[in-house]
Amino acid sequence: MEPIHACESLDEVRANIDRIDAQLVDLIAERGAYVTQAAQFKKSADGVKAPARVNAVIAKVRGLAETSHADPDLVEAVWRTMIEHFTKAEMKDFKRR
Ligand SMILES: O=C(O)C(=O)C[C@]1(C(=O)O)C=C[C@@H](O)C=C1
Repeated sequence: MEPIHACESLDEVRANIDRIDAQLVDLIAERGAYVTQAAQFKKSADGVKAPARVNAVIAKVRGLAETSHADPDLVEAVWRTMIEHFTKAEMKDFKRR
């Protein structure tokens, strides 16, 4: 994590929030592009859902959140939303094959 800069105005706070939001959106797009590739290697609907992998990812990001002093419950909720969305997209691709 970047060192947190003490801002001198609300505009400066919001400029930092906007910068971070842009990075997050970019990273979500990058993650999504790799998830799209994952679908190509899967051979069944159960493989697409990969519940053991989902549990492992959630455990991993909760641990990362604790290390970074982020709220693990918030991080888990964000990842579950993201993974649910990506799983649905993968399933659509899988069924089209
Ligand atoms: O790791 C995989 O197998 C993926 O397809 C990626 C991913 C994820 O977004 O992390 C997406 C769908 C699966 O439910 C499990 C995990």
